[in-house]
Amino acid sequence: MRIDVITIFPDYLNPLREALLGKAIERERISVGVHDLRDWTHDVHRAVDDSPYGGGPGMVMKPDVWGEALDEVCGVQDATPRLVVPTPAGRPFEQKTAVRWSQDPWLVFACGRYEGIDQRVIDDAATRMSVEEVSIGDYVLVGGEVAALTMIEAVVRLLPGVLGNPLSAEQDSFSDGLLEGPCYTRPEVWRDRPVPDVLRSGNHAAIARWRRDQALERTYHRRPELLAALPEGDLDKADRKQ
Ligand SMILES: OB(O)c1ccc2cc[nH]c2c1
Repeated sequence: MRIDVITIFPDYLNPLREALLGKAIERERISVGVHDLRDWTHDVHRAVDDSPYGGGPGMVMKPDVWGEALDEVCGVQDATPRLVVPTPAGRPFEQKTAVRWSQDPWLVFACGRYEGIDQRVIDDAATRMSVEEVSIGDYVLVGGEVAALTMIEAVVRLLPGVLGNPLSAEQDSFSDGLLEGPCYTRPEVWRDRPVPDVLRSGNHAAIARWRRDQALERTYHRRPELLAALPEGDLDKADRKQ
């Protein structure tokens, strides 16, 4: 997978070179390009924003600068990326989004700042490629970079050979529509708190049942809407006793 990020703060994307993501680059599971939007400015001030039409607070990112940047970054012959535009006004980014995007050969992230990017940039790009305006949650950051890092990590960890144990991704929270239950490791007792007996029983069926029950209970208490959204038949009789 190829990933490009366009931003006015390239150093914000340095975490892409660290840890799991850095290893994915070293192992050539992904290739990453980070581009400074100001490289496509032509004025002495390298301006990327201007006042909003219609008035209002803040500034809007200029379409001419973004247009040239996207033309160059996305304009590779015989290939078309999915353009991702982080925005609080976007569709929710979910695990299923990460799964879907993990099948893509090329993602480009357009990281806005200020009040956002002139809408005409998105509308113009959508005539040439798939464009998704996406939110990582119902809160507002200062720019799209942290959202892009979040989404990139959620996608890249799903790629073959990135996680040490592929089962980790398959048993994630949300992978079966439920939140993951609690996890434990040594010591067996810590500050007078023992590990649940079932987890030390060696009875794999009982352990699987316990884990499923814990996931159902946690989901019921923390995210009941996820239970309601489960496909018909996903809950078996044993689940319904919860
Ligand atoms: O909260 B967010 O995901 C987000 C994304 C992009 C921009 C651009 C300016 N503020 C932003 C916030």
